[in-house]
Parts: sequence; structure tokens; C-alpha cells
Amino acid sequence: MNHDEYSSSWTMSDFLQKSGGYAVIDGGLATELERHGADLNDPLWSAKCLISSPHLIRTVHLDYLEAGADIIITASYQATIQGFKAKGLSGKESESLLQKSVQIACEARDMYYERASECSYDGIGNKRVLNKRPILVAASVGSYGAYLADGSEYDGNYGDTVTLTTLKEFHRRRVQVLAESGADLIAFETIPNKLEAQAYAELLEEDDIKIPAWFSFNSKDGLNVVSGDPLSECASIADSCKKVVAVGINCTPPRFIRGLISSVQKVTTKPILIYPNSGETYDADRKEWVQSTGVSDEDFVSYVNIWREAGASLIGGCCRTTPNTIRAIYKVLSAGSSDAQPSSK
Ligand code: MET
Ligand SMILES: [Zn+2]
Repeated sequence: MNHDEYSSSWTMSDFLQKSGGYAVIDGGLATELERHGADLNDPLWSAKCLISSPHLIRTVHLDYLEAGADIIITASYQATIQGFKAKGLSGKESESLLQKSVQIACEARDMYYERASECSYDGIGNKRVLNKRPILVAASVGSYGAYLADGSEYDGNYGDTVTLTTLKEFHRRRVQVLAESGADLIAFETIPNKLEAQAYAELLEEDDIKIPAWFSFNSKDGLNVVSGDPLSECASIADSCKKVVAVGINCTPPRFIRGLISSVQKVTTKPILIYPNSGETYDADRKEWVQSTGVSDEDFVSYVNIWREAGASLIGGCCRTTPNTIRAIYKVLSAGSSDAQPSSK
């Protein structure tokens, strides 16, 4: 089956079944761009590279695919029409940049498939990596707090003046454009509070968005999402929305993940996704990650079977994880499943 036939008709359960019951999500994109030398100290963060270095974005996507990722997330996390306009771009130019984020990821997937057909050995001992397996492109939507670039994506506190309507109007056009850009799904990531989850759910229904979505929340206490709203209430909103095909957690320290999976599981039977950060803390004032607070790739990976057993079926990494983290996750998961033998997927 070629990818176009696959992606026009995919369902999450079919995708997971074809991938052996689990799927590998990619790792941190923005922090990996930084590791390659990109300067993201800008309100647009990784979206700045859509303008200044699209090839670097493509390279990082490709690195993640070669490390074993089945799902790659676009560089649109902090790409907003409002943010681009603040840089002097027109509405049309802003929308093209959103489309470009998806186009770059699709190009990386095509290049990867091309290489896979030329080469049968992946260098890390398992053919799944270079087989023509289904790969999904997830169009990232970061929160309103990410656009504000003031750290409120990690506290979820937008103040009383920001209402459900504010959030829906803020995201509406961006979501419409991304949904029509050739992506397989929308990844609503790092959702910091219940109000924003509600806004996304209403947008998906009201605008009859044609591709499915996942909702992924972040937590800094292992119990609630970062605003203090109970994770169970946030995940219930995702559960009630027909367009949502997976629910979970991202950009959260590994040590909290197991407990958070259990909370999500109590309110939904939808597949659970998790892509924790490296465990380092982000200092919003200094705009940098505080090293020494994180876990090594080995420690991160020692959690993978625990997360899988706890019920997560989509596993990857967020900020400060790298292709090495993803390669290690991929190895653990493929060793623990019936997929350990090279298959023809
Ligand atoms: C702050 S979470 C960022 C998520 C985004 N997908 C990235 O890796 O860049
Ligand atoms: Zn992150």
C-alpha cells in the first residue's frame, strides 16, 4: 500500500495494529534544532526556522524517522498567524508558513521512503526502521501560552480576560489551515488547562475539521495539568470529542508519567500517548533549560516498559530528547513485542 492510499483512510486502531500494537513518536524538535546550532531565542521559537532554515527542520525530521519514529510532529508548535503578523508578514504569507511546516515533514517522509527502498539494512539491527511502514505527519498546535512566549504554557494561567471565545478565535484559522495542508492528524500539544482543551474540542466539532486529532497535556506535579486543573477533567473533554483519537501527556518529567497514565486511563478507552521531556526544568525567565535536573537516555529508556505496561501505546520524547532517545525507545519497544522479528511492514 502506498502512503497516500494509507493516509487518506487511516484510523488510529488500524495504524497501531499495523505498527505492532504500539507506535514511536519522535523526540524534541525545537531543542534538537537548537542542538544543531539554530538560535530560537525569538517569540516564534522553532517556527523561526520555517523562515530561516527549513532544510534543518527536514534534516531533524529525517533523523527521527531513521531513529525509528512512526509519527513526526511538524514545526508549527509556535507558528501562529498572529505571531507571524507581529513580524510584519501578511495573512497569506503566514498561512503559507503553516502549510510549509507540513510540507517539510511530508518531504522528509518521502525522502525516508525513498532511502528505505534503496537500502535493506538499517544499521541498528532491525528492519522495521527502514521498511515502508505507515508514517504519520502530525501538525503541531501549541497553546495560546506558547504564542505569548512568557512561560504561561507551563502555568496555564491566562488571567480572567481570556475566555473560551478568545481561545477559539485565536486558534480557529490556524487549525483550519493545518487541517487542509496534507497532515494526517493535528497534535494539540502541551495543553496547559481545561479551558484550552474545551476550545480545541469545540473548534474540531464546529468547523468540521476533516482530520483527527490528539490532545496532549503537560503536568508539573504528577497529578494535575500545569494550571492545577485535574488531569481527569481535561482528559474527559478529549474523551467526549469524537475527533480525538488519542489522549495523553507530553513535555513532563519522566518520573510523573506512570501515575498520569493511570489518571488518563480512568476516563478514556482511547489510545494513550506519552512523550515526556528529559526531566530537565525550563527556566522561563532565563529562557533556558536547567541542566543536571534531567535523566540520562538510559534512565529515560528504563521507564519505557513500565509506561507500555501501564497502558501507553504511543511513546516518544519531548524537549531535550534527541534521535538517540528515540532510537533507544524504538529498540526497547521492538524487543518487547511480537514485532521483534523483521517483518514486511
Ligand atoms: C514545549 S513542548 C514542544 C513540543 C514540540 N513538538 C517540539 O518538540 O518542539
Ligand atoms: Zn516539550
